[in-house]
Amino acid sequence: MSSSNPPPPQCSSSSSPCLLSSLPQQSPYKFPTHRLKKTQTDASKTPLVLVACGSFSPVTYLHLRMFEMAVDHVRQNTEFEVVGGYLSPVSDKYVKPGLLSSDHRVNMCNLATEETSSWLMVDPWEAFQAEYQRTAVVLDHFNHEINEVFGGVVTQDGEKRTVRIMLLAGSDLIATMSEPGVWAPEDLEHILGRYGVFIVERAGTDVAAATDSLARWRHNIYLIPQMIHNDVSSTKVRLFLRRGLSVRYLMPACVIEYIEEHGLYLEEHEPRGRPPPEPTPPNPDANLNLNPHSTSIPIHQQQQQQPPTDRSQSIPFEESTTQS
Ligand SMILES: Nc1ncnc2c1ncn2[C@@H]1O[C@H](COP(=O)(O)OP(=O)(O)OP(=O)(O)O)[C@@H](O)[C@H]1O
Ligand SMILES: NC(=O)c1ccc[n+]([C@@H]2O[C@H](COP(=O)(O)O)[C@@H](O)[C@H]2O)c1
Repeated sequence: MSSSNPPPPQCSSSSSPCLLSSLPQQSPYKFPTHRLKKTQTDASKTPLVLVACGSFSPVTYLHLRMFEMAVDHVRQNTEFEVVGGYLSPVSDKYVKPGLLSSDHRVNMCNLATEETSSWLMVDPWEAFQAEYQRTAVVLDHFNHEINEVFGGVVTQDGEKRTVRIMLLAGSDLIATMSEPGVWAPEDLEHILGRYGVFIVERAGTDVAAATDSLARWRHNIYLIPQMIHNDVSSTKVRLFLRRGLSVRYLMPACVIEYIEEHGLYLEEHEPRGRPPPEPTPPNPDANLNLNPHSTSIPIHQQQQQQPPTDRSQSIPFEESTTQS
């Protein structure tokens, strides 16, 4: 593994101390487990770790909110118990406009999680790989670290349990799973068949359309409605920063201070590295319409299957709050 030495996170705020001393060290690499629950609270449930893969350039409150939405959804609608949550920033080899160096992205994610959360962690493994790592490989890495190295979790009676690893993603990312050439068919089988995904609804993406071609993995797909619609994105934050506009309350203050201190995002960045996945042959099933209104797609969220055209009306607040 290639692991560069990131500059230590800097945060000069006197009003909001940034817990710099408690930030996990990034080099040499050690899988972070300091907030991973070792003992399950409810033995009748399946222990679950949520993993969000992304650019996080920069990390915003919406990235962090995804996890909170997921935990609520898991508690109210599933038989899982969340025992940990990880952000996994993509490596510098991923070609995407505005992708800042992994050093800075990992530092910002660490500041955000350590400052604002009691359970989220940042795993820098993917970020510091010399080559781009596909999401299927990243999930395997988490499974290895949590179940083989860490040893899974135990119940209060001392019984050892294997932790289920699942991807946490916005519906825009899941929509790309139906685009030819973006995801290898065997990777989709691995990610959705073996692991599974929690999908957070995102404005601008038709969730039903995004999951149509994924119906065969419906038992492993959970849809999470956004009850308070909020479309903060890293792209918009970068645009605001370039224009000298305030980004306060869109992301943790500590991350804003880090950006200001390092003079980040003042210019538009060209994509770095090379394209992420090698183009793969289109998934032969990707464009099959497997009955868009099937009752078989996520049993857990069937009422979210047919969003009206107007996204702001797609999940009436009252209906959403009574979903469980
Ligand atoms: N507002 C949001 N609602 C739901 N999901 C989101 C939101 N913002 C980000 N995500 C999800 O977070 C994950 C990481 O996303 P990423 O780092 O690419 O952020 P982004 O804001 O989409 O970035 P960019 O604007 O640079 O494309 C993805 O699964 C993405 O779908
Ligand atoms: N084939 C793949 O494994 C594949 C394809 C597209 C995106 N991704 C991942 O999705 C995440 C978010 O990507 P975007 O920022 O491009 O939406 C990244 O972590 C990226 O690695 C993986």
